[in-house]
Amino acid sequence: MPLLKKNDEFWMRVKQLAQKSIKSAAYDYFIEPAQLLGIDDDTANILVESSFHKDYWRKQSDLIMTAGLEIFDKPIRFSLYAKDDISEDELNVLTQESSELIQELDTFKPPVPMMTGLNKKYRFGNFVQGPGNRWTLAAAVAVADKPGDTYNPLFIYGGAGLGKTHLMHAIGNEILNDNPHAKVKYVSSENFVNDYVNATRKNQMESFEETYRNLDLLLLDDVQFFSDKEGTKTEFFNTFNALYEKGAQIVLTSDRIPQELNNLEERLVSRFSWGLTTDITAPDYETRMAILLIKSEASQLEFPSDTLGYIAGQIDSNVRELEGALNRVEFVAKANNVSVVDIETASQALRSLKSSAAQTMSNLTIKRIQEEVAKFYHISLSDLVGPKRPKEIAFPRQIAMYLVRELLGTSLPAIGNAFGGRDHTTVMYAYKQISDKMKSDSDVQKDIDSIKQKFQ
Ligand SMILES: Nc1ncnc2c1ncn2[C@@H]1O[C@H](COP(=O)(O)OP(=O)(O)OP(=O)(O)O)[C@@H](O)[C@H]1O
Repeated sequence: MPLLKKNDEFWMRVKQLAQKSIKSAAYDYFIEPAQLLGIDDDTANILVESSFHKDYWRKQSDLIMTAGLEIFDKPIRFSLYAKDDISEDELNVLTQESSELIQELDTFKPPVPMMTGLNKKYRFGNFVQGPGNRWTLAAAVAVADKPGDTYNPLFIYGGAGLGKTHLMHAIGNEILNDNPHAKVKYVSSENFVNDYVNATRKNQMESFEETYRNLDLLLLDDVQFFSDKEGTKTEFFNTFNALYEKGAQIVLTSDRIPQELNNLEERLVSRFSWGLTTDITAPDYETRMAILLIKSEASQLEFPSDTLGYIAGQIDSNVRELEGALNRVEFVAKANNVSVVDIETASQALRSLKSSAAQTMSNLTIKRIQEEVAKFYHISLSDLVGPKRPKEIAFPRQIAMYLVRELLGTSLPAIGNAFGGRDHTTVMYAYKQISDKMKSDSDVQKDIDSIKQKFQ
């Protein structure tokens, strides 16, 4: 059997073994999204979602060993690479090495997969239903079942961290599951705009249109951040019409109802209401408990239900924050060598989170944050709050806005005022940009940590 097929067989076997031995929530979260980059010198190179996933995978050597012995008749070692700490160059080298290996050993070439932008970990199966999301979940499942038919477009709105993006990806994953040839693309509004701007700059509008107008499913996230430049708005309008007319499914998300999207033209906004507009609200206590139960199953620690109940009682409005609280508790428990996490440990972990925030808050002002950020990036305070927009200034400005929001909890309009009278949507955009970058770019995380240290 050619080696490529054996690699596939090996990877399938790893997953089969995992499915038997690991609970389904942990399987969906840790195992399913991982990718085998290739097998080089008896070592399987595996790409996982984050360093956190790496910790989990490290304990799965039995799976790799058993599958290696079964398929290759020899033990296979493994190296783990996390998406959040591997550079694009390293990934290219690893992928290239694997593809060189493939070319050497096998003439079969897999089709180049379309860049769907989907994250496989977001599925309907690991989305917890509750009163705040029941109807939206039902609509999303209906759309995935009959794309382009039932609700088109589907417009999902709601507050931060409530699962809008999760459901979007789940629709895409489900449709691809049913039809692997479906042309699916998930894109943030910002990236849609970037793609368009790059295409016009490089004279590649044909290929841009080819990509976007031939889709079967377009998932466009955070339309409130859509640029209000005429060219991009018109392009979006035309893309929307082209897709709608050919019966392709469109799903959009936003933090507000379509009628409040002042950045978009009315003719486009009115099209959004041709389909279904549906909201997600904050999860109730039972839903938060169920979410914590699923997420904690992926941990090696034991979380009794009264501990989960305690955490669910502390964070009530944002699932992302709920996950963050659970991670924090897990971190503190591990640091204290605790294996069964009791309420005392959880409250210690969350108390220190709150008290350090309170401590910081009592000494800190917006001005102080602005000064430290300006100093850190070697720019002047007046540039930081002024109108200039080059990247060397705009990026520190976004960092400063993020820190003010994060550390002082100042309202968006008040932050806008403190940064030269900017609109609250600019602040919201900056906050989102930096939160996203922190997940994907460890340099941004390091910058933030270094600046925060100045306040301690
Ligand atoms: N009902 C749920 N069940 C399981 N996980 C959930 C649920 N709701 C949210 N989450 C998780 O919470 C995190 C944040 O969700 P998501 O990114 O989808 O939020 P969002 O509404 O798109 O937020 P934003 O508007 O800030 O982008 C994700 O890890 C997601 O998996």
